[in-house]
Amino acid sequence: MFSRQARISGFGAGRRIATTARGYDVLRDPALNKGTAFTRQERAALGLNGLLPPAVTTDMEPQLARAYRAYRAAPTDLAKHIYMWRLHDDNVTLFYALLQRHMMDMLPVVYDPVVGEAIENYSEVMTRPRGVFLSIDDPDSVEERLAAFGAGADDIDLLVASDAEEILGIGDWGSNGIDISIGKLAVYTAAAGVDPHRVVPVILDVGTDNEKLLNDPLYIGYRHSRVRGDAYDAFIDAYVTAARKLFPKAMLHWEDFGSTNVRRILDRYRNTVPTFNDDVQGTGAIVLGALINAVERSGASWADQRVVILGAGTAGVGIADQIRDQMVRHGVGRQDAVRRIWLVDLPGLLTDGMGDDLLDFQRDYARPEAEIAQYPRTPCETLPATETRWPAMAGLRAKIASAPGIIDLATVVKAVHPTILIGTSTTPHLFTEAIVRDMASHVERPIILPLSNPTQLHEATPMQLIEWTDGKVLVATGAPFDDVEHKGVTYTIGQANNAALYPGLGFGTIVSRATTVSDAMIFAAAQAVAGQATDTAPGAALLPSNEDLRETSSVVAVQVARKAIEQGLAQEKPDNVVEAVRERQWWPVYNPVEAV
Ligand SMILES: NC(=O)c1ccc[n+]([C@@H]2O[C@H](COP(=O)([O-])OP(=O)(O)OC[C@H]3O[C@@H](n4cnc5c(N)ncnc54)[C@H](O)[C@@H]3O)[C@@H](O)[C@H]2O)c1
Ligand SMILES: O=C(O)C[C@H](O)C(=O)O
Ligand SMILES: [Mg+2]
Repeated sequence: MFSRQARISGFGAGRRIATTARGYDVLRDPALNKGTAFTRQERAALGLNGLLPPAVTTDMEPQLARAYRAYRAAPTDLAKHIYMWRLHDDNVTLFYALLQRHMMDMLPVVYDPVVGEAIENYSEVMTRPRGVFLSIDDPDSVEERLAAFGAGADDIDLLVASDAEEILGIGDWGSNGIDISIGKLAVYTAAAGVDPHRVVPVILDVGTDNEKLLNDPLYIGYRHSRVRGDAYDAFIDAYVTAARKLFPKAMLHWEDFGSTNVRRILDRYRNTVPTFNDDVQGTGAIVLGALINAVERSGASWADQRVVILGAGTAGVGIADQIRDQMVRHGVGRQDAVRRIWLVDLPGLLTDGMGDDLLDFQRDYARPEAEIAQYPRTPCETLPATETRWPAMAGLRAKIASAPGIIDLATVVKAVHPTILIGTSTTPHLFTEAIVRDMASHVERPIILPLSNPTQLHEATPMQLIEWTDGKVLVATGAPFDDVEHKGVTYTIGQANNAALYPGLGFGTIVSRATTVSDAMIFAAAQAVAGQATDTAPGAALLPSNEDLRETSSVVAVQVARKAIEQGLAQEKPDNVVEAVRERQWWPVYNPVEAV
C-alpha cells in the first residue's frame, strides 16, 4: 500500500506519484523509495539532499547489480529468502525488477519450495510485519483490523487469505502461514502484473494444532488448538463480509485450508462473490492444462483414459473434478467419467462401503463394493496415534487396517492399468519402481504427475520416472526440477504448479471485474496455459517454462476476461481485452515522484 500521503495516477510505466512526504519519510516508504535512483531535482524537492550518497543511478542497473551480488552472497536458500523480503521492505520496485530478471533462480526462493522452509522458521524470518492478522479470538474486530490496513474502497484489487491448516504438504503452521499469502501475492505481481500496492495478504488465525508451535516461546500466533464448527464458519463469514464492504471490487483468493473446511467455504461464496480456491480450482486447472498436452502427445483419446489419484484431499479431488469435466466435454457420460477415476488415500482405494466416513466431495468417486470384492487386501500398520492431520482418512484406515486390510496403490495399479497417475498425497517415495514399471508395462506413454510440494515430498522424482519407464513417461511436477538426460534425449520438466495459472485467472477476473469466477473461466485458463507449450519434440515440457510466466499469465488473463464478458459476468467490458490487460499490468520501473 502506498503511504496515505502518496497518490498515484495511471497504471504501469509512466504513471506519476505525488507525495506530501519529505526526507526520511520518503526513503522509509518501500513504495516510494528509489534509493540512489532519485534524480537531483527529486532529491531537492523531497528534502533528500544529504540523506543519499552522491551517485545518481536512474537506470536501475547498478542497483540491480548490487542487490544481485548481495543475494548471491547469502549463504543458504533461507538466507536468500530473508534477503529478498528485506529488500522488499526497502524498495518494492527494485525487489520486483530483480525477481523478474532472475525469475528461474529466484521464484523458488521467494515462493515454493523455500517459502515452506520460511514458514517453518517464521519466528526467525519475520522482520517487518506484512499484511493483516485476523483472529477468531476477536471476531468483532475483523472489520476494524482490515480497515487498519489503510486502504480505501477503490484501492484494493485482491486479497489472499489462508487459515494455514494445510500449508503445501507440510501441515498446520498457524499464523506463520501469513508467508504463503505473501508469497502467492508476490507471484501475482511477478507473473501477471497485479499492482503490489493494491493487494492484501491475510492470515485467518483460528489457533493451531501444531504442538511445536504451541510450545515455541517465539511463536507469533494465538496459542490454542484450532477452533472448528459454527464459530469457525462465523469467523470466515465475518472476514468475507468485512472484505466485501471495505473493498467491494476486490477478488478473494483462498489458500491452503484443510480438507474438512475447504469445499464448504468455496461452495458458500462461489456463486455470489468473485472468488476461487487455488488448491482446488487453480491446481485442477493447471493439471488439466498439462494433461491436455500429455493426452494429445500420447496419441490416445480422453474417452480412453483411466486415472488413479493418490491423496484424495483438496488438490486430488479438485484435479479429479477437472478430469471428469474434460471427459464429459469429449463425449463421455458424467457417471462414466466418474467411473474412470480411482481415488486412493490412507484407507487405500476409496469405496462406497466407507459411506459417511468419506468427506462429502470424495463420495461421488467411491468405487462400488461389488466391483472391488475380489481385489486383494493388504493388512497394514495403523498410523501413529499422533497423526491428526486427516482424522477422517486416518480413522478409516485404522478401522480396516488389520481386517480386511486396505486395497493399496500397487493393487489398484495392477487391476486398473491406469493411463494417468497423479500424486497429491504429501508423502514421498509412494510411486515405487515396481508400481511405475507395472503401469508402464500396460500403456505406451504413461502420464505421471507427482505433485506434492515442497520438493522433498514428491511421490517420485522425474529422473526416477524417466529411468523406470525407459523414457516413455510424460511427466510434470509440482516443484521445479532440473532437466534430465536419458539415452541422448533431454527431458525438460514442466512445472504443474498452480503458480502458472492462478495469476492469470485472478488478473483476468480483476480486469473484467467479473462478479464470480465460473467453471468456464477456469477451463479457459487451463486451455490458455496448455496452448503455450507447443514444442512436441521428444522430451519437451508439457507446460510453458516459468521463464515466460509474464507471457503465459497475460494470455491466461486475456482468455479469462473474454470468457467473463462472453458469459455476462463482467462489470467492465473493454472492446480490446488485450490492450486492457496490457494497460492494467504493473511493471517494476521507477516513475517520477512529485512533491506536493
Ligand atoms: N502442484 C501444485 O500446484 C499443488 C497444488 C495444491 C497442492 N499440492 C500438493 O499436494 C499435496 C496435497 O495437498 P492438499 O491441499 O490436497 O492437502 P490435503 O490435506 O487436502 O490432502 C492430502 C491427502 O493426502 C492423504 N494422504 C496422506 N498421507 C497419505 C499416504 N501415505 N497415502 C495416501 N494418501 C495420503 C490425506 O489423507 C489427505 O486426504 C501437498 O503436498 C501440496 O503441496 C500441489
Ligand atoms: O504453493 C504451491 O507451491 C502450490 C500449491 O498451492 C500447494 O499448496 O502446494
Ligand atoms: Mg496451496
